[in-house]
Amino acid sequence: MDQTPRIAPPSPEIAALAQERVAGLATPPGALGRIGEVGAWLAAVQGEVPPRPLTDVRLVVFAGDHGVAAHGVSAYPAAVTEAMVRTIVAGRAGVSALAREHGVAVTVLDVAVDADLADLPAEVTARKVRRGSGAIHLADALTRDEAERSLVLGAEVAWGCVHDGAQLLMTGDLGIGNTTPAAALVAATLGLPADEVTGRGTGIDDDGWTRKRDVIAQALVRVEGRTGDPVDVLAALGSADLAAATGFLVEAATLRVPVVLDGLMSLACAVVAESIAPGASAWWVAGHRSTEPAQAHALKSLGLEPLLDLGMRLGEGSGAVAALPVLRSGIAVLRDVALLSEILPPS
Ligand SMILES: Cc1cc2ncn([C@H]3O[C@H](COP(=O)(O)O)[C@@H](O)[C@H]3O)c2cc1C
Ligand SMILES: O=C(O)c1cccnc1
Repeated sequence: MDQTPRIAPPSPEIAALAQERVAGLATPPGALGRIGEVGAWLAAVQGEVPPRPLTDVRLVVFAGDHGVAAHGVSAYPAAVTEAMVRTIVAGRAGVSALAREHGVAVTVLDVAVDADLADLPAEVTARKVRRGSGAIHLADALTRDEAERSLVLGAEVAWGCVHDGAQLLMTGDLGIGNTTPAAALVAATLGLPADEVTGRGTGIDDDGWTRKRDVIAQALVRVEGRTGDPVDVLAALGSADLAAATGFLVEAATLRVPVVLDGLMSLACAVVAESIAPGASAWWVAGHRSTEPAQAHALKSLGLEPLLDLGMRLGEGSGAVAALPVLRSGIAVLRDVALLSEILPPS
């Protein structure tokens, strides 16, 4: 998957009709705020006013380990990745509870976990690209071939969801250390220094933050001059799981299916996906604002304003799932609220 032609936006005609309906509802103009806006966006992406209720929503959690985890960039050891994959499979992770509450089907995909998960169902394990991705400050995370295979894998997963009936997709992440390559991807793609993208991740202290900043800075120096090609950037500074999530986002937009983005990893993949497939971001909505500074930079560069700002920094797709009731509310108002013209006597 190299440069894709510009992705066409959702139907401008349907968007205009939907905005007209929102403006005509039995409310003061603009009184529904973002709820009215997302309702109109969902109508445009579905190509129908009013939009249909969302009954098939799917989250794919892309899991992998990261070589940088051995270099003091996370508050937790790498063994947590495998444990959390198993916890998602068991339906007991943070995102599992939210997803059950809001009717979202969750799949966790072992793209590059550094453990043998062969006892888990094949839908989790069958597509593994490698065990762990390289430590980005010392060497490329992936070969070019692995990056391309990961992109294709993510695209195939999106295609499978859509052809199985998914109306709305979400991306999530799992992998100790993954906020480091994600921040590096944002820095390289947007031309930002390490200081501005380094966050606290799972909750590192000041020394940990400095180490993480230095790892990101060293990685950026290592790949200087190679940031023009997004696939090369994924190979150099990303990981197999982040590349797969990127392929997923590109394919969803190509198939004209909307995606709710999550926190830092989701947004880092989104900025890379937008450079692979310009225009794709018109098919995405940002679920929430993470506490990670790189996520804020990525949101700004894509012109996305998150639906929620709850101080969340979990990942796993949790902030995307948490935003689903807002999206469903947008659909409900377009479907069920009377028009002002229906309730007022003709003047
Ligand atoms: C118990 C636990 C559950 C998680 N679920 C998601 N993450 C999130 O935190 C990690 C990234 O932060 P850092 O780069 O600081 O390691 C990833 O595993 C991400 O999915 C978790 C982290 C932990 C510890
Ligand atoms: O922004 C996120 O999604 C995030 C932040 C910290 C740790 N894990 C995920």
